[in-house]
Amino acid sequence: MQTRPETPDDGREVIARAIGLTRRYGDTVALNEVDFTVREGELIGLLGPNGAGKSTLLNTLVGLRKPSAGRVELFGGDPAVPANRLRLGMTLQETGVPATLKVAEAVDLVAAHYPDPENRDELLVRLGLEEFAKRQCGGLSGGQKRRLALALAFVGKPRLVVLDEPTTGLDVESRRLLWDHIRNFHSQGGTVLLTTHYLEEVEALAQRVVVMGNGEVLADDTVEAVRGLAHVQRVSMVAEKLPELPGVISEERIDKRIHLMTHDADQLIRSLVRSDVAFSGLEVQQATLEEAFLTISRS
Ligand SMILES: Nc1ncnc2c1ncn2[C@@H]1O[C@H](COP(=O)(O)OP(=O)(O)OP(=O)(O)O)[C@@H](O)[C@H]1O
Repeated sequence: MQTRPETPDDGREVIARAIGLTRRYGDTVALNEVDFTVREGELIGLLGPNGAGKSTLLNTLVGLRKPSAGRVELFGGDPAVPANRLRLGMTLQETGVPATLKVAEAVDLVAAHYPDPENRDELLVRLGLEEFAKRQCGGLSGGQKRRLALALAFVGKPRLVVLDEPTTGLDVESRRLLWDHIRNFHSQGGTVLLTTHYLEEVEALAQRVVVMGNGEVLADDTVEAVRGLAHVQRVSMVAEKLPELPGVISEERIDKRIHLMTHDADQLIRSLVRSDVAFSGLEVQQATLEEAFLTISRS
């Protein structure tokens, strides 16, 4: 697999960087010697199955977690120092805004920490929250809470926004609204690092995609190249034993069925037929994105 672990040094400022970053939780190695650089103006999508290490990478880059080994830099300094986080906006997977605070108050509270915040009312309009300005945060729906989380990430006019699954659980309309907001921020020079489980989201937004698995960077490439990697098919059949077949990424037996993962089911089936092996009940399915990345991370 092609990996290009570092963005070429094209003179753009390094906004965030992980160097040989390892993070353990007890016996679990969540990140294993990860090298990763974010340069000014990039819009990067982090993809990978559950537990791949995406959130841990984000949380360590922004100073919420400490490295077990290696180091991280944010705006050239230590992210644990609050001054280095002033130009950062972020949403976590869970946003803990006090339930009794009104939406406008929550935005004002966060805005007060920044020297030149966004205009609150304009921001609420852009995120479709204007009609909820006076509503208590605890009374927002799940989707409205995600939009508020985005408003809080952008209110300080950050140079870098770090978004952990910003649109999970949102309906199509809300998702598109958020995409527009992120694109707009990026077109004005903002830098974005986001995690997602949706290839569609990465296709809609990102230029560069970093695929993680088992705490490592598996691929770091263009959206186009990663779309090719994610095109994995499952070919399954009932058979006693199969010969070596070309293009098999992984093989698994569940009861009587053998499941083969491949990037090219047609070629695999032609080879299977030519091999003269006895099989029955042939099925071909497109793997989900999660299955595709799990397969790649295991292979
Ligand atoms: N606070 C913690 N304590 C113990 N283990 C943790 C903790 N946080 C994460 N882990 C473990 O570290 C590994 C990486 O988790 P992480 O949340 O970074 O993955 P992820 O790619 O963001 O997953 P998801 O897509 O499910 O959010 C997992 O094995 C997870 O169980």
